[in-house]
Amino acid sequence: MGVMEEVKEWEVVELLKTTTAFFVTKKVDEPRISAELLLGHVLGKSRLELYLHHNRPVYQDELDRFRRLCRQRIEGRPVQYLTGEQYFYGLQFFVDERVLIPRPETELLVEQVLDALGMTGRGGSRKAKILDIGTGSGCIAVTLAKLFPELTVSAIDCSLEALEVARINVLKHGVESQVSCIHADFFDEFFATRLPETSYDLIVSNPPYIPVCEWEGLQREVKQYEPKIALTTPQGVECYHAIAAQAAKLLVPGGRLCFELHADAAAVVSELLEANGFGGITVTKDYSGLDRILSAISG
Ligand SMILES: C[S@@+](CC[C@H](N)C(=O)[O-])C[C@H]1O[C@@H](n2cnc3c(N)ncnc32)[C@H](O)[C@@H]1O
Repeated sequence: MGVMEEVKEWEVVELLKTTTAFFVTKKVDEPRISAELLLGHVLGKSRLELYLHHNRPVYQDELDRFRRLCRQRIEGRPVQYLTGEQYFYGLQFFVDERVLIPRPETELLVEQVLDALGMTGRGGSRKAKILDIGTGSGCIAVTLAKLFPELTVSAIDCSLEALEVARINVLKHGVESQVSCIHADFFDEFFATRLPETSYDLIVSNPPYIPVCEWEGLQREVKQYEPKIALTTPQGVECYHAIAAQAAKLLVPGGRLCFELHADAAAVVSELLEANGFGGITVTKDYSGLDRILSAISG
């Protein structure tokens, strides 16, 4: 009689436990959450549902798909690119390697915008025209439009690939009547002519701000997988210079400019904004106590 190879039958929780332990040995960041998100993606379940169905068997085809994803995770591919999703301000966004993965700090930028427009708390609704410079996945533009149906947002990016993802998110959240995705480069002297509006009430931007000298020190998964154009410039401040000059021409008097900042850039950016006629500058710290969000008022 031939020897039959015994195939192990996995259940959800023991597979998560074993995978987490394996990820730890492979130095995967956030090993438990990675295992949960990947298995949840394969089984079509949320993290909570995985635990509610902790002894559900994992069938061979599911196991094969899960293992393929785990191998890519071990190579450093961010879990969000493997599952194709990231939550931002409570909304689910589609992401892939064409765009930066939205970060939690950027939610503070959205809060700053809401605050600037007097929309914190319930029931805010004001007609305002917003320009989102460097929209990437569209996370800021779509969130603002979704929160406030009277806002219109011009979402611009110089990356055609990023704009394809932004458009997917605009459609996913049904805000196509409010958000226009536009291909434009803020270093271009004709930038303003590419926009659908001649003036804006508020400009928001999370531009690339990591100086190249810090590139080597970034996490491997950021350097290898996220778009370099979304992250870095030679000195880290070039985009602030260009956007401040464009914003000074595009904002209505008393309009607001809200930036996400490199933690060391608050003083330099404040100075250059003052030089471009902005006032009322405030800097807000992030969850780690670092300077992160800057708001200024046009003169
Ligand atoms: C840090 S990412 C921000 C993406 C998204 N707004 C977010 O917060 O997750 C910066 C974005 O700016 C875009 N960008 C870089 N240089 C640009 C330029 N010169 N003109 C327009 N967009 C630019 C990049 O393609 C990228 O999508």
